Amino acid sequence: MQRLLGAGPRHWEAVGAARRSGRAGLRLRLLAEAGRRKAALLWQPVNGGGAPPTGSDAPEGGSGGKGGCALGWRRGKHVAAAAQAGLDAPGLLPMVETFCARAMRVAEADLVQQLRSARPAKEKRQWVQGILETIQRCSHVLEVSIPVKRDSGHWEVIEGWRAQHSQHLLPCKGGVRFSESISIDDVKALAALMTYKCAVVDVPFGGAMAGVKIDPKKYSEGELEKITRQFTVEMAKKGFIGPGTDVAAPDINTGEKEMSWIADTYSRTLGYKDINAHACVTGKPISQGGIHGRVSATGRGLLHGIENYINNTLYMNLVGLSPGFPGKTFALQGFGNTGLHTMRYLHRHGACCVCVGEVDGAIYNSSGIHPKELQDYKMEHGTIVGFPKAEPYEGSVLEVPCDILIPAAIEKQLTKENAHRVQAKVRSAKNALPCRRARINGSCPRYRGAEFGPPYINDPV
Ligand SMILES: NC(=O)C1=CN([C@@H]2O[C@H](COP(=O)(O)OP(=O)(O)OC[C@H]3O[C@@H](n4cnc5c(N)ncnc54)[C@H](O)[C@@H]3O)[C@@H](O)[C@H]2O)C=CC1
Ligand SMILES: O=C(O)CCC(=O)C(=O)O
Repeated sequence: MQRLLGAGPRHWEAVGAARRSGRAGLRLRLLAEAGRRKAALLWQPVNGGGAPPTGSDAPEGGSGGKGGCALGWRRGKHVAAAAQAGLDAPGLLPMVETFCARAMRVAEADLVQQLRSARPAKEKRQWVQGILETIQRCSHVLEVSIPVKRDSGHWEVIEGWRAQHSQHLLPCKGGVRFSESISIDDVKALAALMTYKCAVVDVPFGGAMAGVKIDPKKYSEGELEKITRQFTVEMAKKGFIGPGTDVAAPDINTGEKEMSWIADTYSRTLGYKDINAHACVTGKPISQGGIHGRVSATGRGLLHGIENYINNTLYMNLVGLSPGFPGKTFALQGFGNTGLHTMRYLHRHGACCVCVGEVDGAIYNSSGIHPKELQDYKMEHGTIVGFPKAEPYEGSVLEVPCDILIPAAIEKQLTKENAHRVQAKVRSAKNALPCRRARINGSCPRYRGAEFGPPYINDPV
């Protein structure tokens, strides 16, 4: 486990070494504090959102000043780097790092002040900076190549990763995503976000994430089982899964079935002597020790996240809406596990879903789309396209006129190119970091509504 040790009075380094509980405890508090401040930043109604302190506003002697930063972060650095590489936006990891560094920059001076220690101010600052530096990095990343014999007889080698961003509290916690577009950097970024999400709500876990680079639609169930089980064995061999160390969960393209394969594999191998072996995953079927309500928990989390704002008269006045769900319209991007259950909960509370967008098309009905009817249709046809009680919608679901927008698919959907076209007054996302570059330089001036409910607040962890 990574511990923080003082390397002499002048600086701090992150090294694997013996535990110093006082400092580990401090790191945890700082982590939580940094996370809360980051949340506070993101929670500002974006129209009134302030830019991060720069130059003379930056904490004295801290990480500010002329765009310079003790944490090695420069405002706009990643945007420039992406542009240089010919990309229209930075990747998820640089974005997460940028947001994180920005939050830390804002928090640093206060954290130094709060540090109860008789040490000289300079030393305290170095201590805080060292801890913040540590928080930014992923502690451990496992990269595996999984050879799989396809049903056709040919062999394929599949890439997979598990990142443990922080082990300041164990177990680490985070999902397993199957996606053709996932990369090691995405996995690291999502693991970091898991740490922050847990810290913000004081859930005692470190953050983790796994990605397997496949499009599951191109594999048979037998092939997927082989891949999942083999990936689990590789994680088990290296300490990247276990009830007390690292607990996996569903994410995009994974669910109860994959979790039960993982739990079963773990309990038959490394965990065979452990009565709690099945606790190496959450989100498993009830018959395997899962809990009631987990499947819909992500959607429920979103509901409660939105509730905090939609029922608040002050916030609703700010965006020109009346408080309460009844009569509100919403649009949903992504009709998977999260999208479906969010839609169900909001519908039950009296809101009306007017548009649903998926990878293969969107549908619209100004009088409302019923979640159960759409779920049944998707079960039968494997798509929402062609749903008879709605019209096909050619535009972007993110830009549909409505009161609440719910991006519940993948990251980086709201960008500086489309933010100004978003018509919803309230946006509450489940996907981690749904915004792309639009907000990377501060608030999102082009988005006219209010940005409520950062994803981690809505999480069911
Ligand atoms: N399942 C869970 O327990 C949790 C999920 N999340 C997050 O919620 C989000 C959704 O995850 P799940 O619902 O679990 O995945 P899922 O795989 O059940 O559903 C995702 C849906 O989004 C659709 N989709 C993907 N890209 C899209 C695009 N560009 N436009 C429109 N639709 C698109 C997919 O076709 C799929 O139907 C992810 O960002 C995930 O990280 C977060 C915490 C827990
Ligand atoms: O429940 C978990 O551990 C994973 C949750 C998750 O995937 C997320 O918050 O993005």
